[in-house]
Amino acid sequence: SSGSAQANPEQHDIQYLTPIQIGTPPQTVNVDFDSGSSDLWVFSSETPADSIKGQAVYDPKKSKTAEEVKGASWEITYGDKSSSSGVVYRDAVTVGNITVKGQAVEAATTVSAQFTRDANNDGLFGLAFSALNTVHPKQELTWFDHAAKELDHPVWTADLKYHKAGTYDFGVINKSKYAGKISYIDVDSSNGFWMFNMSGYSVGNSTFKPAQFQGIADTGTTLALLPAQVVKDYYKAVSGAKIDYFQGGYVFPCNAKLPNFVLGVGQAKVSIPGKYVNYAPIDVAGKTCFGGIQSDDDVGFSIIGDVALKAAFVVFDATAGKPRLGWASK
Ligand SMILES: CC[C@H](C)[C@H](NC(=O)[C@H](C)NC(=O)[C@@H](CCSC)NC[C@@H](N)Cc1ccccc1)C(=O)O
Repeated sequence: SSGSAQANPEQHDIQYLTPIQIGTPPQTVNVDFDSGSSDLWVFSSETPADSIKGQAVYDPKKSKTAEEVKGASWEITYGDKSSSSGVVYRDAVTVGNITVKGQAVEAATTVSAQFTRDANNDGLFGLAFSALNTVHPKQELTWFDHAAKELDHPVWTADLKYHKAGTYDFGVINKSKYAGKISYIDVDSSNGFWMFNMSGYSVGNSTFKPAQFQGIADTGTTLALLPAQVVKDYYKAVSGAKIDYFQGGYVFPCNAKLPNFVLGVGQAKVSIPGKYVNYAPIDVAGKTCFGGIQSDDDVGFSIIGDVALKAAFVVFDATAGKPRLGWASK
């Protein structure tokens, strides 16, 4: 089997939300497909009312196929210090036309303020490796790991787009969505992420600079967080760019000419158009803008988020024992 689902951008492409169906009869929620975590959690009928500001909730009591996973709980913290926790149900979860029965659906009983404020985001849909799943005492598998057994190929692809809807496909590599060849690079999944090595970068028309650094492909992170030196090189080419410590990163005049940025990934070159690096205005006047490329602030590795991913067609290939990432232009 194979299937496809929409990736709908929120304002400034801060995140992409995908409608999925949970339960019988189906309850539709819009969730953030996140290759940087491995929990499928949703706002629920068990989330305190004062923590809900417009989100759609999953109510297991209204699902004939929901079963509580007795004694199970979860709690998760993210790099931006946001967090959530709760209890666990098993239920049918459909993405595109692919249904997994008995998927662990993590119902939130607490969500941090960042999630409450994010009215359109009804939860997260983890697509990193199941080793990162936080359910205890018995860890659960991601939806993809359940679905992979039925998929024609154990792969999913991300075709995110600049300020418009893209798609996530499962079990199929759709040739109409990319141009040229897909270039694959090995993934080190030992810490649960889609982690890979970069080979260098170039800014604008400058010559390619070899540089070895690791990063994770994270569809749930908005920006491209790269080594401080690389970022410094980029903004040296942007007149008026400076670090705004209050905003927590590089800002520049919104009318600045932004050079393209090329990331070397194995044999591939991911070319990020300069306009993708103009993330959003920080002021209502729209004079000063916040950069879409920022420092990875000694996280210990880079986080290749949506600003970079939307410039490519990306294959998340979970072939047993040999996970890989495929990169193609589009
Ligand atoms: C501080 C917590 C660290 C980062 C670590 N947590 C993680 O690595 C979790 C699984 N992943 C994440 O925090 C990040 C990857 C960080 S690499 C250090 N990806 C998921 C994130 N973008 C999801 C999200 C989406 C929308 C709003 C907020 C958050 C841990 O639990 O130890």
